[in-house]
Amino acid sequence: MSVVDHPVREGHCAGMRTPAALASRLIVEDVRLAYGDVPAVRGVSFTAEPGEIICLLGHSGCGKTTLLRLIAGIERPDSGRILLDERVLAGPEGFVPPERRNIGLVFQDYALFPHLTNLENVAFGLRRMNTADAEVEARRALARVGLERYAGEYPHTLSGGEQQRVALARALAPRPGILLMDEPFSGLDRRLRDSVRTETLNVLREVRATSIIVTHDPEEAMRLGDRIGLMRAGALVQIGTPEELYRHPADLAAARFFCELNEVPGRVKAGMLETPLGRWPATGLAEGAAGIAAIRPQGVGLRAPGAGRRGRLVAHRFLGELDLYEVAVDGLDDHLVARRRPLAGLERGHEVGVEIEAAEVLVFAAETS
Ligand SMILES: Nc1ncnc2c1ncn2[C@@H]1O[C@H](COP(=O)(O)OP(=O)(O)OP(=O)(O)O)[C@@H](O)[C@H]1O
Repeated sequence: MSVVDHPVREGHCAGMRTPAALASRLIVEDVRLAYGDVPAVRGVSFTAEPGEIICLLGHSGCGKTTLLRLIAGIERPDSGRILLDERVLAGPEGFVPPERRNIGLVFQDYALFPHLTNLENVAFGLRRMNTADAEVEARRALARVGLERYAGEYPHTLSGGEQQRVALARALAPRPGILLMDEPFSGLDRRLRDSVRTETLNVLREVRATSIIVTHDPEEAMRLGDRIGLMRAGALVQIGTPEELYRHPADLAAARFFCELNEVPGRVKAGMLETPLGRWPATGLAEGAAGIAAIRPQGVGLRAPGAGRRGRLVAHRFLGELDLYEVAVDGLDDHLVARRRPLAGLERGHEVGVEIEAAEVLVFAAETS
């Protein structure tokens, strides 16, 4: 779909002082789509509130892009409904084509027209307005992303980050009710990515655009999203604030997404998961069930020998702020990984005491497959 084919909302006026997106509420209700035998999206439901930024996060092939395409109208759902405010975009009642959805799109490769100037690229989405008004509005959109001075230049003369901002200006210029971004920063090198991401977030906050951003990078999702929708195998496994997903992940796989974990097997006895490292509340697990204590590396405390469990340092890697330590612990098959501030005098082969901080332990049922 062309990013630039969006109509300008009724009542839009070039003389308005603060051009901004008209934030809409997006409602996705039990949406399903299969490509032949492949169920790409399997009954996804969520609501994005006006002005909210939701990141769809998941591994490659989990259905993030397909969900975005369904919202954009590039795909039709097999069942379920998609609404923007009270308007049904897709469902048994009918189907609104992409160009009539009042949705802005930003792609990974920006999709700018090379033969048009940056201003013309942004104005292209405003071609239902008269030329003079469209130019005023496009300049305003470029100014919003800090690139007005490059209005007359061509996209190839800009850096990747600047091109991304032109694409953002183009998507926002028609004041879409909702902005969809598919891996918008993945084409940028790491150094540039951080700054472009921050600038983009500032723009989205400023215009208060309801935004759905697809990413496979958990850190990016945590930095950007008011809420994160974690997807797996076409389903929305969990949706919540970054803190909710980090502190209360729905299952072990969700926990693994946000943090490297030490996984220590155990068994439930009297409501506690008993492991060689200690016992922790096993809420929701049946008596006698197999469980996993997922221990975050920053929760593995290294003490003087004699404290806690007996361990021996087998590896140490300097990482700057927090170093990585690998410890062999009596009674455990796998080494424990600890992330701690550098500990003076601690060397490979030394004995240590290992103490686990209860706040950094999550207990899950053992995976059956
Ligand atoms: N046009 C298509 N025809 C057939 N199968 C498709 C098509 N598009 C996607 N799929 C399949 O649907 C599933 C979901 O794909 P989708 O691209 O939505 O995942 P994704 O999470 O966005 O992955 P990525 O991060 O790699 O883009 C995958 O199994 C994929 O192979």
